[in-house]
Amino acid sequence: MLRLFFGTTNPGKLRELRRLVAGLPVVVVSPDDLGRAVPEVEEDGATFQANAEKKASAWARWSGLHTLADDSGLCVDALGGAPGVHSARWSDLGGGGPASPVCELAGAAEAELGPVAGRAARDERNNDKLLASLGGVEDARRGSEYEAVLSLARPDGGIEASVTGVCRGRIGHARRGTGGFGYDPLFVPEAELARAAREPGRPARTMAELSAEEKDALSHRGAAFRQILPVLARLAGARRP
Ligand SMILES: O=c1[nH]c(=O)c2ncn([C@@H]3O[C@H](COP(=O)(O)OP(=O)(O)OP(=O)(O)O)[C@@H](O)[C@H]3O)c2[nH]1
Ligand SMILES: [Mg+2]
Repeated sequence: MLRLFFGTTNPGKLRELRRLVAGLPVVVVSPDDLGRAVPEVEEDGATFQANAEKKASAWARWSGLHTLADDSGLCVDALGGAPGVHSARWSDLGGGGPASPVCELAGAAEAELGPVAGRAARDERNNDKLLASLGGVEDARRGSEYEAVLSLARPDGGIEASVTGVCRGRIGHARRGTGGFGYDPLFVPEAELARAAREPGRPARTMAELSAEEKDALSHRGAAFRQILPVLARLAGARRP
């Protein structure tokens, strides 16, 4: 049985990764299970992989366990790939530049609201900014891509593997659905657009309208996980039960 620390401050990611490892001889250990918040890791990498490997390595050394970390985000074609690695705090950023002093205030607001409500409020601000940034842009130019990099680090902090999953889709014009998290109410996966074209009368659904299992089958996180699954199975198989 492999004890796998999943380092994240994002409950939506933790929910999805717990689902994805079910059936593997893996015990997921979360920051709450350790009774300690993960130490803040400055995500200053230019790529999702750089950030995922930095988080995995830092949190593996801190926890003393094999550690999986995820860095992910939304890349919108018409915005030149933004928000990308800035997806989590996009609405706190001034005009796309480095975090402005305003974001400190936003951070303070988040502290006042507490982590869960603070994150939900930030996600809403991110979605407002996404709709405003794409105001007047027609469907044909609302293409986008979710990207997730999962990095697995050994307890000494060395990186065992990093994998990337992507999911193409289109940004909708209004929020729909309550599932998933973050940008999901605005992200319509290409697979849904293709199905709706075959089944007139059943409109394409957003990621937030899909069941958990449907999202896992389509999502960038599910695609990345299916690539790292053999590595986890090998490590788990090599352990005593
Ligand atoms: O609707 C969404 N469905 C998804 O499936 C998804 N995956 C990523 N994202 C967005 O990208 C940010 C990641 O930023 P991120 O990788 O830095 O994570 P985070 O800061 O939330 O937690 P941590 O893992 O770093 O502790 C998140 O906050 C979200 O806004 C998603 N949005
Ligand atoms: Mg983060």
